[in-house]
Amino acid sequence: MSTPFTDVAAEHAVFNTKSRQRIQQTEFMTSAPTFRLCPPDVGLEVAFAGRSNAGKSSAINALTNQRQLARSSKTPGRTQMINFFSIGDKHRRLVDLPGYGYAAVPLEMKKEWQVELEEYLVSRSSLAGLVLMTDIRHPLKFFDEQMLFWAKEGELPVHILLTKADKLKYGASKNALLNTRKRLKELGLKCTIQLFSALRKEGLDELAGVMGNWYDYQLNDNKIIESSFNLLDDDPLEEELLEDNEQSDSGQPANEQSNNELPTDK
Ligand SMILES: Nc1nc2c(ncn2[C@@H]2O[C@H](COP(=O)(O)OP(=O)(O)OP(=O)(O)O)[C@@H](O)[C@H]2O)c(=O)[nH]1
Ligand SMILES: [Mg+2]
Repeated sequence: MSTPFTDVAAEHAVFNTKSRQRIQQTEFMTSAPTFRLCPPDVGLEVAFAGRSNAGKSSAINALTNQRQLARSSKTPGRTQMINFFSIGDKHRRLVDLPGYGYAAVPLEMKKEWQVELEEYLVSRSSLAGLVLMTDIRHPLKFFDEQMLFWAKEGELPVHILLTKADKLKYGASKNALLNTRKRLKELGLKCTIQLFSALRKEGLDELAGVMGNWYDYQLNDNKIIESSFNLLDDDPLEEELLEDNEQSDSGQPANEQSNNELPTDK
């Protein structure tokens, strides 16, 4: 008997679109001034991080197809609180982290925030992945790289968005993508990376697909979450993808000695 032909690219596209539709159900949940006051460490969350003005809030608005869900602003440092959003139900969350590298924030506050951020990335059990946003015109600044090493220490998968891709011509944006990949290789970091433009709404399905996989991967790892949160519906494609995930290994980077020095971002 012949094996039925499966179009993997088409399956991925369907999965990505479905993930995006689900993410469009995102609602604001709560704000917290520090990680100590954030919601209980249960369920799953994906954090959006990046320098001030990198385009985090705009990316969340574009992804969720809601104009004012996360407040975006021309003034850097706009997002000062940690903002939690729920996707469908409160056990699947999206987190908009305050931007780092904002010059007007006093040094002491910056240091405190960095300690908290490291603690969050390394210890938060419900954190399923980190979306790191970096402006395509000057990607991977010092503190971005520090974030990547903390994520590696916490064995956290990372997806990088080269934001504001509309600011560069096609060739230049492809070059930026290649150069950033090269830099990640030099640093020994395994991250996925894509071009992104909130303005042109480019890269949304790809991002939603990555996030969908993270949530589902963790669901696989954690049967209790799967059954108690009832996140799986009767979608054969989704179940098939979940089975695939079960069979593959984690693909996460190995632990490495952390750099405990507190950086000051440039
Ligand atoms: N051209 C262009 N501008 C963008 C894009 N995304 C965001 N911006 C602009 O960049 C500025 C900062 O965007 P935000 O989304 O507020 O950035 P943020 O990372 O949330 O900033 P903080 O909250 O300060 O950390 C705003 O003026 C946005 O309009 C994009 O895809 N293309
Ligand atoms: Mg913001």
